[in-house]
Amino acid sequence: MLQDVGRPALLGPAVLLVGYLVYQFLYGGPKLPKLPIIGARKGDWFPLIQARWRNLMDSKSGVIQAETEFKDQAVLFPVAGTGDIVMLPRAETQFVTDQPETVLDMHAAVVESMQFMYTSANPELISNPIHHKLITTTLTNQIGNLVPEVADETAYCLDRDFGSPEDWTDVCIYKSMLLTIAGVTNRVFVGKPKCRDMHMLNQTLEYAHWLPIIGQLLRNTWKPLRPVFAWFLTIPIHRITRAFHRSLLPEIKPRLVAYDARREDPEAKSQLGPEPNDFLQWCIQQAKEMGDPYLWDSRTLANRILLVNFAALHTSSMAITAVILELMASKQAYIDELRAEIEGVLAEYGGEWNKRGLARMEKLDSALRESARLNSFVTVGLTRQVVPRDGITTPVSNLHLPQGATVAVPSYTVLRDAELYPDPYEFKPFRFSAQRDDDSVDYVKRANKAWVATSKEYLAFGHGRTACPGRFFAANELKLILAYFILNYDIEVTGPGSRPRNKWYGLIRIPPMEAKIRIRRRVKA
Ligand code: HEM
Repeated sequence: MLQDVGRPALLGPAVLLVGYLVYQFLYGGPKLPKLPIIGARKGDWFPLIQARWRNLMDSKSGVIQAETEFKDQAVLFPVAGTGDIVMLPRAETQFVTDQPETVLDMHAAVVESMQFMYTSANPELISNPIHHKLITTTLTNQIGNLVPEVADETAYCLDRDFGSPEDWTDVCIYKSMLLTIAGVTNRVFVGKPKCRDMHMLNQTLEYAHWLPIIGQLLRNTWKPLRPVFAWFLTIPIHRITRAFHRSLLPEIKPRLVAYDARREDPEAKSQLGPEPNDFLQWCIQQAKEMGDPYLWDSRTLANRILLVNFAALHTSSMAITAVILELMASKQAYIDELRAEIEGVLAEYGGEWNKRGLARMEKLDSALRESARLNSFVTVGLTRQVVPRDGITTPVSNLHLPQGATVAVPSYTVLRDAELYPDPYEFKPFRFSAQRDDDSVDYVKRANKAWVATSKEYLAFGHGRTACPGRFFAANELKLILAYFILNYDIEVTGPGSRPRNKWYGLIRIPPMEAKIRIRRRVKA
């Protein structure tokens, strides 16, 4: 018997098990306080491990249980592949929002969730995401100037994908919207004609598809083994990153030459014409102004464009798909009312799309906000990592959380709270525009009903200083796309109850990607 212990078949697993136990004891993540475990059942052996898998398979029940059984209490919400999240009660949402990044760090939680330390070809861009600054400043400031180009690309993409079917035709709405969003967004990111290079657009979509999957696989891998597994798991990501660089290089190279020529020789300015006004050009300018050659290396520039695409594509495609599915399953009268608003405002501006006109389309804005209320991918919000060495103590539940712990707050259940949103399960597209029209209410309160306005009761874009920096751009872009779609196409309305259900993947909720709707080209009077 004893001599058997030395046999490699037994010794190997035994060494691994001891190694695992020692590692878990020494570095096995932050020691979390004792809290009710969502997904655990009475009498469970290893309740945490069982709860992790139960919650992965059915996180919707967990999200609801956390707020029904344990209302106003902090709970532990373990999900395999996502981690053991301390879900704070609603009463602490404002506390989480108010903490600076040096106390509760959102970016660190995103890096951990996507395993960017392995999945990104340029980890420097992840630790110092200077492109975020360009989103909050230049992109947001340029929204008005970019409207004509976004409108032009919207018409191009939708007409290309849907054509002019005279009879009712089935379309897979998510697939079509992904391509449209990729095209329109890249008109702003890399300009024309590159934004019409389908090969390049598919690379951005592939990247956005694989990154979360590989991040999830790595998170499910035992930490000490991750560098080894990452080596082959990230092969598809690195392949796409290299291919994307090759696609964009013919655009980047001449821009770099022209940029220097313009600065070195004022004469060249008039010969070269105006500089492009897009994200790639802003990245080049920012890199040159910072004087760091690494930042204007073509690989770095291409990777920055890939990273903003990752942030923009799926989020926006899911939002536009969701609202179209909601309209399909509602009433024709809603679509007619939206059409009347769009046509009325457009007529006032001589048929020209512009930022002021879009801002006046409050019913359109309201429909998008209402759809995001019902369909947001954010089911638990404000996910952040505790930064201080000594941890933090929360003000209401008086909980001490160690460094490295992940916290979040409820969102799915808040967005369905009847006290905040009467008839919470009903899609009422004009819920928010009606509130904005109410003159008896203070102006600021009314403005807070615009889609981009975040609050502790509306976390679809996050909230506070780290709320989604791309939301102003996204809202304008999606309003334009939805307006063009409603003006030019009829949707076959199938009525309440006919909307195909969203799906949960862990804590992320997404619209049914295979859902089809029936459309036809509208015959205008
Ligand atoms: C409807 C579309 C979109 C939705 C629903 C959305 C939602 C979100 C949410 C919920 C967050 C996390 C905020 C928090 O926890 O406080 C976020 C972060 C972010 N979003 Fe968006 N977003 C959208 C579009 C965009 C677009 C178009 C861009 C880029 C142009 C963008 C760029 C970002 C960036 C850079 C972050 C921060 C990520 C980090 O720090 O690592 N988003 N977004």
